[in-house]
Amino acid sequence: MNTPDLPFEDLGSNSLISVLTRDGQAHYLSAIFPQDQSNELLQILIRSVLWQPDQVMMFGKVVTTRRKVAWIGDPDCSYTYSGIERQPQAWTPALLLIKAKAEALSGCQFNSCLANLYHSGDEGMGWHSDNEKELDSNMPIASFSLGGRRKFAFRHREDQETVSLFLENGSLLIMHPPIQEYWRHSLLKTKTLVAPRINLTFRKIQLA
Ligand SMILES: O=C(O)CCC(=O)C(=O)O
Ligand SMILES: [Fe+2]
Repeated sequence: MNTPDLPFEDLGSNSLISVLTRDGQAHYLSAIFPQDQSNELLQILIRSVLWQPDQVMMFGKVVTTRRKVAWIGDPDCSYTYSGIERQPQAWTPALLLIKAKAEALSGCQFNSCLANLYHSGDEGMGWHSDNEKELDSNMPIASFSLGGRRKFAFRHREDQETVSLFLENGSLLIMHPPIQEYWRHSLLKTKTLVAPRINLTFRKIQLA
């Protein structure tokens, strides 16, 4: 089995779960902050991030999502997707606190973050890989979740094997290369009543 190095920071009582057994690895860490701190971070981010609808291509048409997004990063980290170049919002103290924790737990430095706000269970994210050309493909992506617990799944590109897990309030999922080459992932919609959720995916953009 492909077992990347353990995170650098002492995990204390926090267990690390390896999600996959081949073609890249994802490590799941529950509650990297105490629950009351995670709840507070959720409220701060809902208020302080400039949330905007996303635009995705569906059947050749540009569709505006109800899910809201924000692109955050160092000033030189512009990012193009769906044909639109986006300038990053600046880091805030709350975002820097979470980034520092994700860096300590993954042993990697990130310069940008894609944030998603899912208001309810009928908002999700379809199957995709985080393999945009700007991303440094040798670096992991660290995905931090706040708020309602949601089901997340990986599906192998070749044989469609599917592995799913719940991402809980305050958890961190670290996706290690070459996972994006072999697996797609998705945030599944649910008919169960769930609280709003924020997800932050910390990334390393390759600067020209
Ligand atoms: O909300 C999630 O957990 C997934 C987000 C995601 O896959 C992404 O932003 O690329
Ligand atoms: Fe993703």
